[in-house]
Amino acid sequence: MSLVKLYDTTLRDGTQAEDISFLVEDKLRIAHRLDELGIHYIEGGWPGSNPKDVAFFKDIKKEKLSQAKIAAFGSTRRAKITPDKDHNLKTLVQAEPDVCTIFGKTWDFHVREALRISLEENVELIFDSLEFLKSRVPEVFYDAEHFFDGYKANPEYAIKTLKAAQDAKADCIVLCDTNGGTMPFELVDIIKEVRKHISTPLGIHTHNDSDCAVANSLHAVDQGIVQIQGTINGFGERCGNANLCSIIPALRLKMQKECVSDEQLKKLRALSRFVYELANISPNKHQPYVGNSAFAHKGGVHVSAIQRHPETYEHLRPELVGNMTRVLISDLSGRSNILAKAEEFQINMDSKDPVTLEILDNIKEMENRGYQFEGAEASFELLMKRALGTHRKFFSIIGFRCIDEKRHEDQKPLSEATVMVKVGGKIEHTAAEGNGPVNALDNALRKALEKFYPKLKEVKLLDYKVRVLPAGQGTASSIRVLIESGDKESRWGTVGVSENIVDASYQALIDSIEYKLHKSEETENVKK
Ligand SMILES: CC(=O)SCCNC(=O)CCNC(=O)[C@H](O)C(C)(C)COP(=O)(O)OP(=O)(O)OC[C@H]1O[C@@H](n2cnc3c(N)ncnc32)[C@H](O)[C@@H]1OP(=O)(O)O
Ligand SMILES: CC(=O)C(=O)O
Repeated sequence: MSLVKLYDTTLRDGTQAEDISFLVEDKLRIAHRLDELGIHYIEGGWPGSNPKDVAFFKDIKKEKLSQAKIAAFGSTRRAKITPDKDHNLKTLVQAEPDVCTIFGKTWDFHVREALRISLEENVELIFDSLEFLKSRVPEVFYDAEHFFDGYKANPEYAIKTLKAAQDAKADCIVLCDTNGGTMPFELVDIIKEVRKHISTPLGIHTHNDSDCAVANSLHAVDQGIVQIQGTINGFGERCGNANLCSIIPALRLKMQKECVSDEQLKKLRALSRFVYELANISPNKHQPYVGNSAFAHKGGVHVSAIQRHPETYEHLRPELVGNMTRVLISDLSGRSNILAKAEEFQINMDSKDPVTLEILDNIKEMENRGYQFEGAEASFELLMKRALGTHRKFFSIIGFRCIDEKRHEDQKPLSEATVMVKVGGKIEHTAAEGNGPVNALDNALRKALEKFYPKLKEVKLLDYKVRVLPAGQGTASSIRVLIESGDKESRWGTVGVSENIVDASYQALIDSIEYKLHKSEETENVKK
């Protein structure tokens, strides 16, 4: 197995993405997780850019990493000054990183239009910036910005800039598809040409503007490139960078390249989610390899086949990247989906049992009315329990009322709910306020029930989604409400559908409460 070095730039190029910003503390935590995954180089930021990045390089020195090297990023020196007078180069050295990576211009158009200097001067500043760093930092990489566009416009000049980096003894020359417009077939031909002139080890840094960043990176490896730059979840400027969450498993499992160990690869999904969490962005459920849907099977034909052999509809075993197979329930389900779900919920069910068909018919009819169980597995589990007669009724609702009132144009509306519940022989009548009718109803229901079931205090409403279903007309349309709830141990989704938004919310809230009570009872029974 040949070795490909992984260079992560989530903490630098990743933060150039719209909506993404990390605190120094976040960056340190992410650096530790990247190190645990086996990333070889972690680009921590641009110390010449802002105080936060300066602080990162100061603080990371106090941390103990097991193997990753820390890289600081910057540009070649400004024109008309010597490297030792250049603020950016000086701050790079002062950051005392293991590696410095600087970018320079390859494309004659950029030299003329962005730097506004002569082509010759650009070659000089590439050479002497790298030469300056080489004698002061253990390792120096050169990011040849816009390399592929530059090569297409003026191949001779583009190669000349790389030769300047080679002459200055850069340890790796990284070919960048900065604007992300290069096609895989162009990239392969260009790398073959570069190899005729450059003997320094090559790296690749691609952007995803044509949706080819991962493909381009993998083709580059096929052409003998030894370093891949990318980010976790593909975060990065504009459409993002090459996604390391796709590149790493492809290198390891499909191209037999040495990069991370099998054990480290199993941490991939957890790392992807950790970075989403710190970036405060909802994970992309359809993300290859690590997304919730990456190994989620919906069509009955697929579910039936994967139960016979998972490889029928899975390109690799999800456990290898820390993910898992999921079976979804919908109107595209067959008996296999229901049986797979029953097994997941540890419910005994027989494929020949008429109740299986009854549940299937019930789901299809409910989905036709607007229910959706893919994101509401707790409601589905309760539905199965009801059909099988194992559902326990912990309480009944005698009635509820919600009042929404706005007393003056300038005042916030007031919401209040009253509920009457019956638990055992006892009737409880409570009222509560909320910042809207659903919140008031949730508060009133809990207030009434927590007295009998204190475990409900642990439940938090984590997400609330409303969808107007297309079949209706205007405000008379049906509404689907999906609620995500959670406690210390888990999260669960429930659903309600009605023409009335409060009623739809009420159904989803009741399922959420019932689900929690069932789970608590099951846990208690196991302990006994
Ligand atoms: C391809 C990439 O992703 S490169 C990384 C891009 N990332 C960032 O820009 C984020 C961090 N950047 C910053 O904090 C700021 O832009 C700084 C501190 C680097 C520079 O700020 P300022 O001095 O105010 O310059 P400003 O941002 O307006 O313009 C960029 C300057 O860099 C110069 N520059 C651009 N590329 C290079 C290069 N390879 N070598 C030398 N100078 C360069 C430009 O010519 C321009 O300088 P000028 O206005 O004197 O001609
Ligand atoms: C260096 C870099 O980030 C780029 O060329 O995209």
